[in-house]
Parts: sequence; C-alpha cells; structure tokens
Amino acid sequence: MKNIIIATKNQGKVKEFQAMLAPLGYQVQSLLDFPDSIDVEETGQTFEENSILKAEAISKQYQLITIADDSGLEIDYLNGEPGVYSARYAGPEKDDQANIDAVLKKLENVEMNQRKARFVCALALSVPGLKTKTVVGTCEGYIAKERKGQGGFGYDPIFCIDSTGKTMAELTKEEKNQISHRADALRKIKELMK
Ligand SMILES: O=c1nc[nH]c2c1ncn2[C@H]1C[C@H](O)[C@@H](COP(=O)(O)OP(=O)(O)OP(=O)(O)O)O1
Ligand SMILES: [Mg+2]
Repeated sequence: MKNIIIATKNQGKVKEFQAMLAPLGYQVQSLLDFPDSIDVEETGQTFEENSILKAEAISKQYQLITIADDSGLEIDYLNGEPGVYSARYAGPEKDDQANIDAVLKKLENVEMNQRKARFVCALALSVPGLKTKTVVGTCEGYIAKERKGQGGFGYDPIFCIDSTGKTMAELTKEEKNQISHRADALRKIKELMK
C-alpha cells in the first residue's frame, strides 16, 4: 500500500483526492488525521508558491510523501480575482457562502459574455530529501448569475462548465472528478510520480 499525505484541512478536497487516488492503490491521509500539524501561512503570490509552502512544511514535519493543493477561482472581469485569496475573499472566516455572495455582488449586472472564469489547482509533491515538483491544472467556465446544485464545495454552485452549461455543483462526484482543475492537475502529477 502506498501512503500519501494530502496537506489540506479542506474536507471537500480530501474527499476528491480519496476518490481519485484510492483506485490507484494509494492510502490517502490528510491533515484532518494529523491534529498537531503546523499551520502554514499562505504568503505566496501564486497558487504554485503556496502549494510548495504547504507541501514542504508538512513533508518536513512528518518525513512522509506529501502533496499540497492550492487552488481557487480566477475571474477575467475582476482581473483574476479572487485568485490566491479565494478562500478568504469575504474575510478570514473562509465562509463559502459569503465568498459566493461577494463574487455575485461584484458581477451584478455584468453580461453573460463577460463572466468568463477558470478554476486553477496547483499541486506540489514533496518527498523528503528530494526537490519538490509542481503541476498546475485548470478548468474553464463562467460565473452563473445565481447558485445552482448541491454537490461539491466552495464556489461550485456558481461555476458553470463551458461545454454543458451546468454548474460544477450539479455534476455527480464522478463527473466532477473527470473534468475538474484538480483532476487535470492530478493527471499531470501522476506522470511525475511514475
Ligand atoms: O473544486 C473546487 N470547487 C469549488 N471551489 C474550489 C475548488 N477548489 C478550490 N476552490 C476554492 C475553495 C476555496 O475558496 C479556495 C481554495 O483555497 P485553498 O487555500 O487552496 O484551500 P483551503 O484554505 O480551503 O484548504 P487548505 O489550504 O488547507 O488546503 O478555492
Ligand atoms: Mg488555504
């Protein structure tokens, strides 16, 4: 059995990594299983920098193979906001509903053709003693005018996928894990893990 720590406390991410990595024979743990894990401040300017900070701190603390995920939403009309501030867009409480409200408010009266956006996921793979590797995955879409769907987490209820017009929250778990930014990044990092 191959053990791996996902350096996240986000339950939504944990479930997706478990669903995507278990079929490959990985035993996935997260920081929810390590209550004494150090709190890593996300001081980077990019998703990639933040993913490296989180992966290296945790792989060092436990001397285990670690993947960290730093991800978020980039909205063209807002010049890439909320970007690396996605989790804290409406304040330090990291409240998904308040974050969605903040985005919808900023895009009030903005036409459909100007609501283009993408989810971005940077993954950093840190193996004790080796140089950290990173990959970036994306998923293109646009911001809906209102919430739709019950699945997923974070901004999923207002993120429409280009091809279907459904929001990410209207997809099944299996569908999301085929097309998401996280799935895209994971496919790339699997190549590096071979
Ligand atoms: O598939 C997704 N579907 C919807 N929203 C998403 C997704 N992926 C990231 N997001 C949003 C959630 C949060 O607002 C931010 C991540 O922030 P980010 O710092 O990477 O994660 P976090 O603070 O929740 O947990 P942690 O740092 O412990 O991994 O982007
Ligand atoms: Mg975070």
